[in-house]
Amino acid sequence: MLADLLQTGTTTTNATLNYGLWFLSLNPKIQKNCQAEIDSVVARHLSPTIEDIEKLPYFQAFVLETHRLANVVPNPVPRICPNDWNIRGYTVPKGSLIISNHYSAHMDNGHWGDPENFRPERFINEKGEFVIDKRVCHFGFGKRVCIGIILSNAVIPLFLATLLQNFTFSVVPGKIPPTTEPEIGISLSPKEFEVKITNRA
Ligand code: HEM
Repeated sequence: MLADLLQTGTTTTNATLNYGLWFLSLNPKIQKNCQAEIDSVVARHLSPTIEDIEKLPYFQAFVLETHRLANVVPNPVPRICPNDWNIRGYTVPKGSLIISNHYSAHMDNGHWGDPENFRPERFINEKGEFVIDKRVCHFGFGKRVCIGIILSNAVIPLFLATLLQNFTFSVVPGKIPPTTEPEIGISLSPKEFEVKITNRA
């Protein structure tokens, strides 16, 4: 049980944090917006808290956009339908193998318009508030939804906000920017890449 938690929790969190740094280094304007927002809420000598994160709509949008485009778990474990099941006029017979497709929900052109672009603004409304779009289903849904949601929703924003408060991430001069091709495994992660880290002090 502990091994399961460690395995599922670390690979996904590690991949998401790596993708976060990857998107930041490729998108300097987005990074600047996040840093400006964090600086306006959190004093430089203090570490960000969960309460602070809730006051950072643009940064929260950046984190959700990271989850969407990272597609760390594109297709979770398949399930078997235990009974005949009727959904919106379709019958799914008992015994059918069901695989939910998070990737297609996250990359649906009809819904997002420009799914391949990294654009946190898609989760900001006209009042400047952060709005969750339930199409982003990186933790799955239903009875077998990820049990690490609360932990991840705390750790990932806190980790990235603390890094952004102190450092700026950029593509290493003279190096080819990191590829968008993921490393394929049980979950997806970016291929190994280098970033230049500059102290903001
Ligand atoms: C960015 C971070 C994470 C992502 C994207 C993620 C995603 C997912 C997804 C998609 C599922 C499958 C849901 C389904 O079958 O429909 C899942 C299940 C699971 N996750 Fe996570 N997860 C993350 C972090 C964590 C953490 C931090 C832990 C543990 C501390 C964890 C523990 C588990 C476990 C034990 C399951 C199996 C639940 C079950 O089958 O009942 N996950 N996760």
